[in-house]
Amino acid sequence: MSTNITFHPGSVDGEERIALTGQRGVTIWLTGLSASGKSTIACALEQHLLHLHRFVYRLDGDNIRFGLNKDLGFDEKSRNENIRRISEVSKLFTDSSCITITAFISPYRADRDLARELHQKALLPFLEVFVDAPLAVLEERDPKGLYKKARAGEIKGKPILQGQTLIKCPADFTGISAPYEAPETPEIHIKTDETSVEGSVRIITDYLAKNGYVAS
Ligand SMILES: Nc1ncnc2c1ncn2[C@@H]1O[C@H](COP(=O)(O)OS(=O)(=O)O)[C@@H](OP(=O)(O)O)[C@H]1O
Ligand SMILES: Nc1ncnc2c1ncn2[C@@H]1O[C@H](COP(=O)(O)OP(=O)(O)O)[C@@H](O)[C@H]1O
Repeated sequence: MSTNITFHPGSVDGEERIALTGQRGVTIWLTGLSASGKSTIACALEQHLLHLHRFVYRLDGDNIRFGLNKDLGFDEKSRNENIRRISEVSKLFTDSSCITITAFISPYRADRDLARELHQKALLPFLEVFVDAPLAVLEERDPKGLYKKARAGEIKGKPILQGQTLIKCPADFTGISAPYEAPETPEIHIKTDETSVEGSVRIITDYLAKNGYVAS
């Protein structure tokens, strides 16, 4: 929408920033169904890397929806916009040399591809991590009782109105009544029904070390 705007480059380029800050930024994009373990792994990974004195920050779907994205719901367009904003925010964090861990369901492949593309265009590393477990396991975990609510029809989608009349209010809980498009070629695929939290942190940090992002 903005016109008459001009991009203003900084006086320090990407490589010089990395040399000066002593750290290369990377976005670690966790995607998966609710209760798959995104937040748990993100917290443990953040703690592990902070204790190694790395500059790290975590962006978590639930938390961001209390602030920056409090105007968004869970219909498809809102989820698209949610992920678009977080793609931009994570790009900025990573550009600042931060190890940026995002934990969003991010159910649509096209949205995650857009996040990757934004980073690639800015020459910033982006790692997609599929946090995966069978739906039956997730429903068993159900740490927030959301699957139970969804099965009971207590989670409603965006109301569709015709004038003042409610036409329908579709349920839209991911994995039950809203889609999740699993990653086809993620950099990392973790099956959390087979891997402990510590094991997941190790898998990610090994990948970071092998690819020259951080020392293990
Ligand atoms: N309808 C519906 N569908 C999915 N999730 C729901 C819904 N309503 C509320 N919640 C809670 O919101 C968290 C997901 O937010 P995200 O921003 O990650 O979602 S998305 O990427 O835009 O799809 C999600 O967090 P996680 O369980 O950590 O994934 C839920 O706590
Ligand atoms: N191997 C595992 N990895 C991650 N979480 C696990 C694992 N095993 C059990 N859990 C539990 O599953 C739940 C995952 O919830 P959460 O991390 O909030 O997932 P998400 O952010 O994907 O919704 C937590 O209660 C966590 O303790």
